[in-house]
Amino acid sequence: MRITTLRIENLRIIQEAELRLEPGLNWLVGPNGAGKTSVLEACSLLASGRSFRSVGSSNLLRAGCERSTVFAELVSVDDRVVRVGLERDANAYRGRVDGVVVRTLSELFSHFPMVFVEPDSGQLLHGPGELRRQFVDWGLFHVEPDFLPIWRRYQRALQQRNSVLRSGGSREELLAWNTGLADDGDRLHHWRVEQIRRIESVLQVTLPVLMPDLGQPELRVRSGWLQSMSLIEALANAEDSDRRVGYSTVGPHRFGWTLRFKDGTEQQQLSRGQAKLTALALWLVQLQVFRQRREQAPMLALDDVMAELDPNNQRRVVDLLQSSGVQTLLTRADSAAIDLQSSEKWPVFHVEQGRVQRQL
Ligand SMILES: Nc1ncnc2c1ncn2[C@@H]1O[C@H](COP(=O)(O)OP(=O)(O)OP(=O)(O)O)[C@@H](O)[C@H]1O
Repeated sequence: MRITTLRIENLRIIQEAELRLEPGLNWLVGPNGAGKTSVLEACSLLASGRSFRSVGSSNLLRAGCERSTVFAELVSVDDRVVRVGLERDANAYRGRVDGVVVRTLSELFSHFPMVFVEPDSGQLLHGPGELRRQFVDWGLFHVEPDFLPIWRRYQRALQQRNSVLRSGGSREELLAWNTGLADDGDRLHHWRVEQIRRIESVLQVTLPVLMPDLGQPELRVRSGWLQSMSLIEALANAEDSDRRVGYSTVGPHRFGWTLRFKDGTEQQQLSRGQAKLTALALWLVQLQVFRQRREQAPMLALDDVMAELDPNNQRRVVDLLQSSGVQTLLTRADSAAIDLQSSEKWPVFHVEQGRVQRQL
Protein backbone atom coordinates (compact mmCIF):
# COMPACT_ATOMS: atom_id res chain seq x y z
CA MET A 1 0.00 0.00 0.00
CA ARG A 2 1.02 3.59 -0.35
CA ILE A 3 -0.57 6.87 0.58
CA THR A 4 -1.26 9.27 -2.25
CA THR A 5 -3.07 11.94 -0.22
CA LEU A 6 -3.09 12.60 3.50
CA ARG A 7 -5.44 15.20 4.95
CA ILE A 8 -5.31 16.31 8.58
CA GLU A 9 -7.61 18.59 10.55
CA ASN A 10 -7.21 19.78 14.13
CA LEU A 11 -4.55 17.39 15.28
CA ARG A 12 -2.14 18.84 17.85
CA ILE A 13 -0.55 21.95 16.31
CA ILE A 14 -2.00 21.26 12.85
CA GLN A 15 -5.21 23.10 11.98
CA GLU A 16 -5.36 21.91 8.40
CA ALA A 17 -2.85 20.18 6.15
CA GLU A 18 -2.88 18.23 2.93
CA LEU A 19 0.09 16.25 1.65
CA ARG A 20 0.40 14.61 -1.75
CA LEU A 21 2.91 11.86 -1.09
CA GLU A 22 5.19 10.07 -3.53
CA PRO A 23 5.87 6.33 -3.66
CA GLY A 24 9.40 6.27 -2.15
CA LEU A 25 10.93 8.54 0.48
CA ASN A 26 9.05 11.62 1.67
CA TRP A 27 10.90 14.02 3.97
CA LEU A 28 9.21 16.20 6.59
CA VAL A 29 11.60 18.94 7.60
CA GLY A 30 11.27 21.82 10.07
CA PRO A 31 12.27 23.18 13.45
CA ASN A 32 11.51 21.50 16.76
CA GLY A 33 7.87 21.64 17.75
CA ALA A 34 6.79 22.49 14.18
CA GLY A 35 4.44 19.53 13.80
CA LYS A 36 6.51 16.94 11.89
CA THR A 37 5.80 14.13 14.33
CA SER A 38 2.15 15.22 14.41
CA VAL A 39 1.92 14.29 10.71
CA LEU A 40 3.21 10.81 11.54
CA GLU A 41 0.74 10.62 14.44
CA ALA A 42 -2.07 11.33 11.98
CA CYS A 43 -0.98 8.20 10.08
CA SER A 44 -0.73 6.32 13.35
CA LEU A 45 -4.39 7.14 14.07
CA LEU A 46 -5.38 5.47 10.82
CA ALA A 47 -3.13 2.49 11.54
CA SER A 48 -4.14 1.84 15.15
CA GLY A 49 -6.44 4.56 16.50
CA ARG A 50 -3.72 5.96 18.73
CA SER A 51 -0.38 7.71 18.68
CA PHE A 52 2.74 5.60 18.19
CA ARG A 53 4.67 7.77 20.67
CA SER A 54 5.70 5.99 23.83
CA VAL A 55 5.90 9.36 25.64
CA GLY A 56 3.39 12.24 25.38
CA SER A 57 0.85 10.38 23.29
CA SER A 58 -2.26 11.99 24.83
CA ASN A 59 -3.88 15.32 23.82
CA LEU A 60 -4.03 14.63 20.11
CA LEU A 61 -7.07 16.85 19.68
CA ARG A 62 -5.96 20.39 18.84
CA ALA A 63 -6.41 22.68 21.85
CA GLY A 64 -9.81 24.43 21.72
CA CYS A 65 -11.22 22.08 19.06
CA GLU A 66 -13.99 19.54 19.46
CA ARG A 67 -13.23 17.25 16.56
CA SER A 68 -10.23 16.02 14.66
CA THR A 69 -10.20 14.17 11.35
CA VAL A 70 -7.59 12.32 9.35
CA PHE A 71 -8.19 11.09 5.84
CA ALA A 72 -5.97 9.14 3.47
CA GLU A 73 -6.26 7.91 -0.06
CA LEU A 74 -4.33 4.68 -0.52
CA VAL A 75 -3.29 2.77 -3.60
CA SER A 76 -2.50 -0.93 -3.49
CA VAL A 77 0.18 -2.67 -5.59
CA ASP A 78 -2.53 -3.75 -8.02
CA ASP A 79 -3.72 -0.11 -8.31
CA ARG A 80 -6.86 -0.46 -6.21
CA VAL A 81 -7.79 2.82 -4.52
CA VAL A 82 -9.10 2.82 -0.94
CA ARG A 83 -10.16 5.90 0.99
CA VAL A 84 -9.94 5.69 4.77
CA GLY A 85 -10.89 8.27 7.35
CA LEU A 86 -11.06 8.61 11.10
CA GLU A 87 -13.00 11.26 12.94
CA ARG A 88 -12.41 11.73 16.59
CA ASP A 89 -13.92 13.88 19.34
CA ALA A 90 -13.33 13.84 23.07
CA ASN A 91 -15.45 10.69 23.56
CA ALA A 92 -15.64 8.63 20.40
CA TYR A 93 -14.12 7.57 17.13
CA ARG A 94 -15.83 7.05 13.81
CA GLY A 95 -13.98 5.23 11.04
CA ARG A 96 -14.87 5.14 7.35
CA VAL A 97 -13.66 3.01 4.48
CA ASP A 98 -14.70 4.32 1.06
CA GLY A 99 -17.25 6.56 2.72
CA VAL A 100 -18.98 3.76 4.64
CA VAL A 101 -18.87 3.85 8.44
CA VAL A 102 -17.10 0.72 9.72
CA ARG A 103 -18.58 -1.46 12.47
CA THR A 104 -15.24 -2.00 14.18
CA LEU A 105 -12.16 0.13 13.80
CA SER A 106 -10.01 -2.94 13.12
CA GLU A 107 -11.73 -3.05 9.69
CA LEU A 108 -10.21 0.36 9.06
CA PHE A 109 -6.80 -0.48 10.53
CA SER A 110 -6.44 -3.58 8.33
CA HIS A 111 -6.31 -1.23 5.30
CA PHE A 112 -3.48 0.77 6.80
CA PRO A 113 -0.48 -1.40 7.68
CA MET A 114 2.25 0.99 8.78
CA VAL A 115 5.28 0.61 10.99
CA PHE A 116 6.38 3.53 13.19
CA VAL A 117 9.95 3.79 14.36
CA GLU A 118 10.72 6.23 17.17
CA PRO A 119 13.94 8.23 17.67
CA ASP A 120 15.14 5.76 20.33
CA SER A 121 14.58 2.79 18.02
CA GLY A 122 17.70 1.09 19.44
CA GLN A 123 15.55 0.17 22.44
CA LEU A 124 14.43 -2.80 20.36
CA LEU A 125 17.88 -4.27 21.12
CA HIS A 126 18.80 -2.50 24.37
CA GLY A 127 15.36 -2.26 25.99
CA PRO A 128 13.12 -4.79 27.75
CA GLY A 129 12.26 -8.18 26.19
CA GLU A 130 8.62 -7.11 25.90
CA LEU A 131 9.58 -4.87 22.95
CA ARG A 132 11.22 -7.77 21.10
CA ARG A 133 8.18 -9.97 21.73
CA GLN A 134 5.89 -7.22 20.37
CA PHE A 135 8.15 -6.89 17.34
CA VAL A 136 7.69 -10.55 16.40
CA ASP A 137 3.96 -10.38 17.12
CA TRP A 138 3.49 -7.32 14.86
CA GLY A 139 4.26 -9.47 11.83
CA LEU A 140 2.05 -12.30 13.03
CA PHE A 141 -0.93 -10.01 13.76
CA HIS A 142 -0.82 -8.92 10.15
CA VAL A 143 -0.22 -12.19 8.31
CA GLU A 144 -1.68 -14.93 10.51
CA PRO A 145 -5.48 -14.47 10.75
CA ASP A 146 -5.79 -16.76 13.81
CA PHE A 147 -2.93 -15.22 15.74
CA LEU A 148 -4.86 -12.35 17.37
CA PRO A 149 -7.85 -14.37 18.69
CA ILE A 150 -5.57 -17.09 20.02
CA TRP A 151 -3.19 -14.60 21.58
CA ARG A 152 -6.17 -12.90 23.31
CA ARG A 153 -7.53 -16.22 24.55
CA TYR A 154 -4.09 -17.16 25.90
CA GLN A 155 -3.85 -13.81 27.77
CA ARG A 156 -7.28 -14.33 29.34
CA ALA A 157 -6.43 -17.88 30.43
CA LEU A 158 -3.12 -16.67 31.83
CA GLN A 159 -4.88 -14.06 33.96
CA GLN A 160 -7.30 -16.70 35.23
CA ARG A 161 -4.47 -19.10 36.09
CA ASN A 162 -2.66 -16.30 37.91
CA SER A 163 -5.72 -15.46 39.97
CA VAL A 164 -6.13 -19.17 40.91
CA LEU A 165 -2.46 -19.15 41.98
CA ARG A 166 -2.92 -16.01 44.08
CA SER A 167 -6.17 -17.15 45.70
CA GLY A 168 -4.73 -20.59 46.59
CA GLY A 169 -7.21 -22.44 44.34
CA SER A 170 -7.27 -26.21 43.98
CA ARG A 171 -4.99 -28.32 41.78
CA GLU A 172 -8.02 -29.30 39.62
CA GLU A 173 -8.78 -25.64 38.89
CA LEU A 174 -5.19 -25.09 37.91
CA LEU A 175 -5.09 -28.16 35.69
CA ALA A 176 -8.18 -26.95 33.82
CA TRP A 177 -6.40 -23.69 32.91
CA ASN A 178 -3.14 -25.52 32.11
CA THR A 179 -4.81 -27.50 29.32
CA GLY A 180 -6.10 -24.41 27.47
CA LEU A 181 -2.87 -22.52 28.03
CA ALA A 182 -0.80 -25.38 26.67
CA ASP A 183 -2.94 -25.79 23.50
CA ASP A 184 -2.90 -22.10 22.62
CA GLY A 185 0.63 -21.61 23.94
CA ASP A 186 2.04 -24.30 21.66
CA ARG A 187 0.48 -22.64 18.62
CA LEU A 188 1.73 -19.18 19.60
CA HIS A 189 5.19 -20.56 20.17
CA HIS A 190 5.24 -22.38 16.86
CA TRP A 191 4.17 -19.24 14.93
CA ARG A 192 6.76 -17.09 16.68
CA VAL A 193 9.61 -19.51 16.03
CA GLU A 194 8.64 -19.69 12.35
CA GLN A 195 8.49 -15.90 12.16
CA ILE A 196 11.92 -15.58 13.80
CA ARG A 197 13.40 -18.00 11.26
CA ARG A 198 11.85 -16.05 8.36
CA ILE A 199 13.19 -12.78 9.78
CA GLU A 200 16.63 -14.25 10.40
CA SER A 201 17.08 -15.51 6.87
CA VAL A 202 16.28 -12.08 5.34
CA LEU A 203 18.24 -10.25 8.04
CA GLN A 204 21.36 -12.19 7.13
CA VAL A 205 21.21 -10.55 3.72
CA THR A 206 20.11 -7.06 4.82
CA LEU A 207 22.11 -6.30 7.95
CA PRO A 208 25.61 -6.92 6.56
CA VAL A 209 24.85 -4.18 3.99
CA LEU A 210 24.47 -1.68 6.85
CA MET A 211 27.10 -3.10 9.19
CA PRO A 212 29.59 -5.14 7.19
CA ASP A 213 32.20 -5.40 9.97
CA LEU A 214 30.28 -7.53 12.46
CA GLY A 215 29.59 -10.54 10.29
CA GLN A 216 26.37 -12.50 9.94
CA PRO A 217 23.67 -11.91 12.55
CA GLU A 218 21.98 -14.81 14.30
CA LEU A 219 18.70 -14.77 16.21
CA ARG A 220 18.41 -17.02 19.24
CA VAL A 221 15.03 -17.95 20.61
CA ARG A 222 14.32 -18.11 24.35
CA SER A 223 11.24 -20.25 24.60
CA GLY A 224 9.74 -19.39 27.97
CA TRP A 225 10.00 -22.95 29.26
CA LEU A 226 12.51 -25.80 29.16
CA GLN A 227 12.36 -27.43 25.76
CA SER A 228 13.18 -30.83 27.22
CA MET A 229 9.51 -31.00 28.29
CA SER A 230 6.16 -30.15 26.72
CA LEU A 231 4.40 -26.94 27.76
CA ILE A 232 1.73 -28.82 29.70
CA GLU A 233 4.43 -30.70 31.62
CA ALA A 234 6.31 -27.46 32.26
CA LEU A 235 3.14 -25.80 33.66
CA ALA A 236 2.48 -28.76 35.95
CA ASN A 237 6.11 -28.86 36.97
CA ALA A 238 6.13 -25.16 37.90
CA GLU A 239 3.01 -25.38 40.10
CA ASP A 240 4.76 -25.13 43.48
CA SER A 241 7.06 -22.28 42.54
CA ASP A 242 4.19 -20.47 40.74
CA ARG A 243 2.07 -20.70 43.89
CA ARG A 244 4.91 -19.22 45.92
CA VAL A 245 5.35 -16.17 43.64
CA GLY A 246 1.66 -15.85 42.68
CA TYR A 247 2.04 -15.85 38.89
CA SER A 248 2.84 -18.17 35.99
CA THR A 249 6.59 -18.35 35.49
CA VAL A 250 6.63 -20.49 32.35
CA GLY A 251 4.95 -20.20 28.95
CA PRO A 252 4.99 -18.16 25.74
CA HIS A 253 4.43 -14.92 27.71
CA ARG A 254 8.12 -15.37 28.63
CA PHE A 255 9.14 -15.86 25.01
CA GLY A 256 12.14 -13.84 23.89
CA TRP A 257 14.89 -13.60 21.35
CA THR A 258 18.39 -12.20 21.26
CA LEU A 259 20.67 -11.19 18.45
CA ARG A 260 24.32 -12.11 18.16
CA PHE A 261 26.86 -11.51 15.42
CA LYS A 262 29.29 -14.02 13.97
CA ASP A 263 32.24 -12.07 15.41
CA GLY A 264 30.82 -12.67 18.91
CA THR A 265 29.22 -9.23 19.43
CA GLU A 266 26.05 -9.47 21.55
CA GLN A 267 23.11 -7.08 21.14
CA GLN A 268 23.85 -5.34 24.45
CA GLN A 269 27.38 -4.50 23.25
CA LEU A 270 26.14 -2.54 20.22
CA SER A 271 26.71 1.22 20.31
CA ARG A 272 23.61 3.43 20.19
CA GLY A 273 24.13 4.09 16.49
CA GLN A 274 24.69 0.40 15.74
CA ALA A 275 21.59 -0.55 17.74
CA LYS A 276 19.58 1.99 15.71
CA LEU A 277 20.87 0.58 12.44
CA THR A 278 20.12 -2.95 13.55
CA ALA A 279 16.60 -2.01 14.67
CA LEU A 280 15.95 -0.29 11.38
CA ALA A 281 17.18 -3.33 9.46
CA LEU A 282 14.95 -5.57 11.58
CA TRP A 283 11.87 -3.46 10.77
CA LEU A 284 12.71 -3.39 7.08
CA VAL A 285 13.09 -7.16 7.15
CA GLN A 286 9.76 -7.47 8.94
CA LEU A 287 8.16 -5.44 6.13
CA GLN A 288 9.80 -7.64 3.53
CA VAL A 289 8.52 -10.80 5.23
CA PHE A 290 5.07 -9.20 5.34
CA ARG A 291 5.27 -8.48 1.62
CA GLN A 292 6.29 -12.07 0.82
CA ARG A 293 3.23 -13.39 2.59
CA ARG A 294 0.58 -10.76 1.84
CA GLU A 295 1.79 -9.48 -1.52
CA GLN A 296 1.27 -5.99 -0.14
CA ALA A 297 3.95 -3.59 0.99
CA PRO A 298 3.21 -1.85 4.27
CA MET A 299 4.34 1.73 4.83
CA LEU A 300 7.04 3.02 7.12
CA ALA A 301 7.33 6.15 9.30
CA LEU A 302 10.70 7.07 10.76
CA ASP A 303 10.64 9.80 13.40
CA ASP A 304 14.01 11.52 13.59
CA VAL A 305 15.74 8.20 13.18
CA MET A 306 18.76 9.62 11.32
CA ALA A 307 19.97 11.57 14.39
CA GLU A 308 23.11 9.96 15.88
CA LEU A 309 23.97 8.17 12.64
CA ASP A 310 27.17 9.26 10.91
CA PRO A 311 26.89 10.55 7.31
CA ASN A 312 28.01 7.21 5.82
CA ASN A 313 25.38 5.32 7.72
CA GLN A 314 22.70 7.88 6.86
CA ARG A 315 23.58 7.32 3.24
CA ARG A 316 23.41 3.54 3.64
CA VAL A 317 20.02 3.76 5.34
CA VAL A 318 18.64 6.00 2.61
CA ASP A 319 19.95 3.63 -0.08
CA LEU A 320 18.43 0.66 1.69
CA LEU A 321 15.08 2.42 2.08
CA GLN A 322 15.11 3.37 -1.53
CA SER A 323 15.90 -0.12 -2.76
CA SER A 324 13.26 -1.61 -0.43
CA GLY A 325 10.52 0.11 -2.44
CA VAL A 326 8.64 0.83 0.80
CA GLN A 327 6.90 4.20 0.97
CA THR A 328 8.58 6.00 3.84
CA LEU A 329 7.85 9.21 5.72
CA LEU A 330 10.92 10.56 7.50
CA THR A 331 11.15 13.54 9.83
CA ARG A 332 14.21 15.57 10.56
CA ALA A 333 14.92 18.97 12.05
CA ASP A 334 18.07 19.72 10.10
CA SER A 335 17.21 20.28 6.45
CA ALA A 336 20.85 20.91 5.50
CA ALA A 337 21.65 17.33 6.44
CA ILE A 338 19.61 15.95 3.55
CA ASP A 339 21.93 15.58 0.66
CA LEU A 340 20.76 18.37 -1.64
CA GLN A 341 21.51 16.48 -4.82
CA SER A 342 19.40 13.58 -3.65
CA SER A 343 16.61 15.73 -2.26
CA GLU A 344 15.79 16.69 -5.83
CA LYS A 345 14.60 13.13 -6.25
CA TRP A 346 12.39 13.05 -3.20
CA PRO A 347 9.64 15.35 -2.07
CA VAL A 348 10.52 17.50 0.92
CA PHE A 349 7.65 18.93 2.96
CA HIS A 350 8.53 21.93 5.04
CA VAL A 351 6.68 22.03 8.35
CA GLU A 352 6.47 25.22 10.37
CA GLN A 353 4.03 26.09 13.17
CA GLY A 354 1.67 23.37 12.07
CA ARG A 355 1.64 24.37 8.40
CA VAL A 356 2.89 21.88 5.83
CA GLN A 357 4.14 22.99 2.44
CA ARG A 358 5.87 21.02 -0.25
CA GLN A 359 9.19 22.54 -1.29
CA LEU A 360 9.60 23.11 -4.98
N1 LIG B 1 -3.30 19.25 21.75
C1 LIG B 1 -2.51 20.17 21.20
N2 LIG B 1 -3.04 21.29 20.67
C2 LIG B 1 -2.25 22.23 20.08
N3 LIG B 1 -0.90 22.13 19.99
C3 LIG B 1 -0.33 21.02 20.51
C4 LIG B 1 -1.10 19.98 21.14
N4 LIG B 1 -0.26 18.99 21.55
C5 LIG B 1 0.98 19.42 21.19
N5 LIG B 1 0.93 20.63 20.60
C6 LIG B 1 2.05 21.40 20.01
O1 LIG B 1 2.31 20.72 18.78
C7 LIG B 1 3.69 20.70 18.56
C8 LIG B 1 4.03 19.21 18.43
O2 LIG B 1 4.92 19.14 17.53
P1 LIG B 1 5.61 17.80 17.04
O3 LIG B 1 5.94 16.92 18.17
O4 LIG B 1 4.84 17.29 15.91
O5 LIG B 1 6.94 18.55 16.58
P2 LIG B 1 8.16 18.09 15.74
O6 LIG B 1 8.20 18.99 14.55
O7 LIG B 1 8.12 16.64 15.52
O8 LIG B 1 9.30 18.50 16.76
P3 LIG B 1 10.69 17.82 17.16
O9 LIG B 1 11.63 18.13 16.03
O10 LIG B 1 11.04 18.58 18.39
O11 LIG B 1 10.43 16.38 17.41
C9 LIG B 1 4.39 21.34 19.71
O12 LIG B 1 4.71 22.68 19.36
C10 LIG B 1 3.34 21.30 20.80
O13 LIG B 1 3.44 22.40 21.68
